[in-house]
Amino acid sequence: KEENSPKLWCLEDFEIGKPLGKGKFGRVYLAREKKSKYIVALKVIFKEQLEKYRLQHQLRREMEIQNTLDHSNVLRLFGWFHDADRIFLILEYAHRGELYKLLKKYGHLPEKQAATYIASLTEALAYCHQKHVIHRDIKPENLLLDFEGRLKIADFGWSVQSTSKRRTMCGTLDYLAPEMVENKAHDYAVDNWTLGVLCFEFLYGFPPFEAENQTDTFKRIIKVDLSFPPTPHVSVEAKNLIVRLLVKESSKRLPLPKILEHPWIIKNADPKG
Ligand SMILES: COc1ccc(C(=O)Nc2ccccc2)cc1NC(=O)CCSCc1cnc2[nH]ccc2c1
Repeated sequence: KEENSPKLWCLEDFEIGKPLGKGKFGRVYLAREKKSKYIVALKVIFKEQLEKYRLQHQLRREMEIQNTLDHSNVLRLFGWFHDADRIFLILEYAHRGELYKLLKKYGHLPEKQAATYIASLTEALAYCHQKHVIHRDIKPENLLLDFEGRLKIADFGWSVQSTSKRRTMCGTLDYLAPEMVENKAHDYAVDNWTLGVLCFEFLYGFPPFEAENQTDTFKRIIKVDLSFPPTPHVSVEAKNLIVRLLVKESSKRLPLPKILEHPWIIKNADPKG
């Protein structure tokens, strides 16, 4: 075979391990490629599920997007293959699992840790934006940690090639920017808003517009009803960064490069990511 042709994988190339989680379209398993002994995550997607939700094109477009992304803070898609009724995605395995679980366990993160994750996220998003990819669905569940504790943006289930497409509302509104919950045209700046939400949640342990139900969350987001609980462990600089990201007017949100120059990031983020 020619050297640079992507290898055609098949299920027999892998030993399947424990389930890592289940998504809407199937499950994710720990797996090991037999020859190289390389550990991966194998995501199984049932074709009939895909057809039922008419997401074949979305998945295909996503595979194209994923193929062009190569950044240390973006979870890699190494390849994919299919059999009669399933599609298999060969994904990078993040050994330390979901950032979400770490947050639940510790309640909130120390400023240095939070700043390091925000800096990594900002770099990953700047990279995706220059590739014309808006993630739009960054929330702690979609953030994973590799064996060195480095952050990986993991789920691209809803990424689009920068067309402001309606997205079916699923799960929590907490991370959505006003223009998205108002269903207006949105652009890259939605990810800047989400960074502000995540920074708040890393430092306080809950998202800024949390409410009893979706309607109240919706109202709080639209109003940008932001208030900081009185606590000694969050610096003024951190609050300053959050306030400059959670801005209703999307063009006035702190741009990604400016986030990396913010005093709180400069002072607290670990450059090794
Ligand atoms: C680049 O990533 C992805 C790319 C594409 C898709 C996807 O499903 N696309 C889709 C599906 C159907 C219709 C349309 C689009 C999903 C992901 N990512 C994940 O599913 C997150 C877990 S990545 C696995 C993984 C790794 N490491 C871990 N450590 C602990 C748990 C764990 C879990």
